[in-house]
Amino acid sequence: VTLEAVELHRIGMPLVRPFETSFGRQTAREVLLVRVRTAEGEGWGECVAMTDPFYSHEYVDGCEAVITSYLAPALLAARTLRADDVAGLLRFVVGHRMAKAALETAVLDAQTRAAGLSFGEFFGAVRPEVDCGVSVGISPSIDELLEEVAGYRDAGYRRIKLKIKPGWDLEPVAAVRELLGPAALLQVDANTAYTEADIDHLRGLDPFGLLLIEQPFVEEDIRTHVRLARAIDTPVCLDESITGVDVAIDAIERDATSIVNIKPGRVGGYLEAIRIHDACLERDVPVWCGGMLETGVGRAANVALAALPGFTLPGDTSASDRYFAEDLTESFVLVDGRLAVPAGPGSGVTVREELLGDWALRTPVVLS
Ligand SMILES: CSCC[C@@H](NC(=O)CCC(=O)O)C(=O)O
Ligand SMILES: [Mg+2]
Repeated sequence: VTLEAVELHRIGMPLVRPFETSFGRQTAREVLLVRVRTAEGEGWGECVAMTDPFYSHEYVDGCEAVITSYLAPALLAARTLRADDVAGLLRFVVGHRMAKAALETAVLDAQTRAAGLSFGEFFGAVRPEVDCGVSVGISPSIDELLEEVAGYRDAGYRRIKLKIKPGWDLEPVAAVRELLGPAALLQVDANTAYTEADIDHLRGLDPFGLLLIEQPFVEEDIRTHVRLARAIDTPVCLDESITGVDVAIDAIERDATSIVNIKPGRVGGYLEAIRIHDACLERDVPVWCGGMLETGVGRAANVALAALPGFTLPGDTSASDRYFAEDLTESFVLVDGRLAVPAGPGSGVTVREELLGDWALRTPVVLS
């Protein structure tokens, strides 16, 4: 495509209920969206960074700064480019994968729309819909947790994921396992809240037949995940640690992870996400698509990615109404615990421009 301008939009969307993790509690989602205007048409990319640098070192203001000062100028200088040129053009900036992913995705959206190709076709989707799981936050009480989980079970979600942290782990897991019965797919996510001293305690999860325990230790600590994997029966799954395909292969070969959570924004974009998928498929390592409370823009791309053959576990690709009363695009509605892969060109969804205005937290930044 031939780039003419890069627009940055900042919107705020209230959450239908608070979402609490081991690193904090949020009641709204602040979103940085990138629109590229090209000679061939426009494309959108959603930056998955959160308002605060608590899940990752990246955060919304930081992403906007690095896109404005370094990344967008580099792409505008290149002018004519394809999505698979973006990583190379941006390599002079170290890190900032979420910011880079938003730009690469916007270029990919414009490119595939112009080619009349859907993301599913471009990525190599092998199924028309994907099995969906749901992420459940830390609750004020076990009763409130069970009420929320029962609602998702009744909605048809095919897998429940519980956020855990020291002091909120064995008891909620036991209660939810009791509620759902022994056959239900159930997993936990610690978001790096534990340390090596907790390994014996985490063995207490083994009786509950969990699919996996996600990222109990900090991003850089592969060694302790290896020690945990040897000490417990529950499979270990990495999220924050997996920043690219080389790290994924290293973690797999060192037995730090036997299942991988792929989040396109965390790894620098959908092209790297596909490389991780391919590397995991070669090594018989199941993958699933993680979530970052995306609007329909990011959700559409995630659902297309989750339709690749190696995505054999339900992902955090929930319906729009899991987080939002109204979505920025067409709504994603759960049918029999599944979401349909959008079939239209590009991401296959359309940003509702009137909502961009209504929900704007800033006037858009236009770089050209
Ligand atoms: C604010 S929590 C964002 C990161 C978290 N994401 C989820 O729990 C799923 C969120 C979603 O359903 O999009 C994770 O560590 O996997
Ligand atoms: Mg996680």
